[in-house]
Amino acid sequence: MSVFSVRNVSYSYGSKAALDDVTIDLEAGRFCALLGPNGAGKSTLFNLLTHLFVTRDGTIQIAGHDLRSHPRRALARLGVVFQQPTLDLDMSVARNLSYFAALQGLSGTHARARIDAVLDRLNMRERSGEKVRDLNGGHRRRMEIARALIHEPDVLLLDEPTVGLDASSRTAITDHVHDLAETGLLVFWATHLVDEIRLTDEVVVLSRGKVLAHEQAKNLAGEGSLIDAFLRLTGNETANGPVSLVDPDRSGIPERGSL
Ligand SMILES: Nc1ncnc2c1ncn2[C@@H]1O[C@H](COP(=O)(O)OP(=O)(O)OP(=O)(O)O)[C@@H](O)[C@H]1O
Repeated sequence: MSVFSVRNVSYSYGSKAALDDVTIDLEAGRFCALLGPNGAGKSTLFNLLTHLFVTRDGTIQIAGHDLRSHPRRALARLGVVFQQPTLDLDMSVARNLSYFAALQGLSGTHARARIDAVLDRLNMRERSGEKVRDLNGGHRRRMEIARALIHEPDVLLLDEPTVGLDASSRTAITDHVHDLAETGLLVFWATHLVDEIRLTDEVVVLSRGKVLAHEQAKNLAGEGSLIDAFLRLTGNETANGPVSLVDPDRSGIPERGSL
């Protein structure tokens, strides 16, 4: 059964269509990359999923809860890592997490147990007393992920979570989040960087507001590379930034430099 279901969703900014009849169903324990060039509609979709935007065209369900009719129940099953930082730089790691735990209705022993659990999961336990300001970019991102997991969601959304990170931090974050999917969480990861995707991941290719493909990366790549498949599908639209820079044995994608 789908833990995440987007059915026939459309959204327009005035006369400008940003999403056109988008349907995506995803099951628990998967890592699904939402891959699209700039302007594809990724942010619009995330704004709808997090209920910042509302549409009457189509339905969205999170863990079986309809987002329009039962937003609190649906959003309680969702963890979100936004592109923009959401942490208080002058508070410690632990204080930031306590604050977000309280916002989620957790307190006392339960909150402390959840904070320890999420810090352990992200290998951040020994940094719990440090101010966020003193953490490097990669550790701040891990903290954002820990924060999003505090209430044990079923679905973790990440909006281009590696923007601005160096190569080794990017690899560490993508590895951590792939590990999370193996524990039963559904991960939905928006990116325009093909090298963040493994051949065993699911991929949704979004372009100009439409879903052009939804299948396992291995099938999408076929005999060639994922980049070529992506460019073919999107009509040679270019994705920004470096692609395919990780170990080709891990991603199965040949090194191509920047598009
Ligand atoms: N506030 C707005 N008013 C009008 N058009 C908008 C607005 N926000 C986005 N759009 C348009 O909607 C389409 C989808 O934009 P969106 O930001 O969702 O894409 P994206 O895939 O997130 O791109 P990026 O990776 O550049 O953030 C684009 O054509 C964009 O120009």
